[in-house]
Amino acid sequence: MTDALAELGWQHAYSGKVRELYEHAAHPALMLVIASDRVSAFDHVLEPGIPGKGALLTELSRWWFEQLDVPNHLAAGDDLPEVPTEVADRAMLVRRLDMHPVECVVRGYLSGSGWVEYQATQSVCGIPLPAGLRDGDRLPEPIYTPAWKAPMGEHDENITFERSVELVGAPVAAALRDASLAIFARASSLAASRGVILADTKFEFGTDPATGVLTLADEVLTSDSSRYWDAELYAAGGPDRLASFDKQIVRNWLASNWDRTGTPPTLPPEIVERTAARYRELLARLTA
Ligand SMILES: N#Cc1c(N)ncnc1-c1cnn(Cc2cccc(F)c2)c1
Repeated sequence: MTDALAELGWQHAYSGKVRELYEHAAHPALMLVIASDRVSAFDHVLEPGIPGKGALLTELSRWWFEQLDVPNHLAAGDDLPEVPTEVADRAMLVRRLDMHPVECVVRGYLSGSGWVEYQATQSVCGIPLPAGLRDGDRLPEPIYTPAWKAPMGEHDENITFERSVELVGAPVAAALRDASLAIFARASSLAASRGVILADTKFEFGTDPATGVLTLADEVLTSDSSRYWDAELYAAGGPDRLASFDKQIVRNWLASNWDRTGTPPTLPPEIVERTAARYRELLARLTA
């Protein structure tokens, strides 16, 4: 695949856990984001990949970009560089932005790093919360809990809004917060109408150097950048109420087959196929 990319002038620029970023010397204002079939859990990239995952999450990002009435980084126009057919269904051609070093996290429910911070401080990112909340509880209203984009391989660090002002300046910090909360409101409402809870998500924004417009970047509202729960399971309150729509099958299997030391075991074919089916189901339910 990389030969086909190189033959078309694409040069590898950056690797994330499950995605790659490419540049093109003849098109400096464009970049290519390619999603792999790799899946990560417990901070490990697992083997094997999940067939179709990259294409399904790319399709979900594209669909959300269409649903959201905000400027985004998808490239459009005539003189676009060719993308190899081998990766086209899991690739996004995007405009190069001046990226802001803030992960714009919005939480409608208390979970993950928010739950960890809440237990220690009864707050998240400096936002005080009611006492007595449990893991997975819905918050009184969605909260903006930014994180500082840590270098590759390190954990992002939850920061206060005031710290984000120091990082990007007051106007941009406020614009990032307002845009993130507005998009989350729209997306969580749409997901709820499909019986899916959008518990939390992470946006990335940049400023378009050609226009100065704040622009939604990266992937958007995928199950890699968001927590999606099944609304019926959540309402039932059982042990699966916080089951990640797509990764719970993998997490449950690892919990019973790995002691969390060393590298995780290879996923058996049945787990791989059931997980692939869950990615397909999530896309089908959200985009129905
Ligand atoms: N999106 C976007 C983007 C843009 N439109 N303009 C400039 N830079 C970026 C950009 C830089 N790092 N990332 C994260 C990232 C994404 C995908 C794969 C990776 F390996 C890493 C995104």
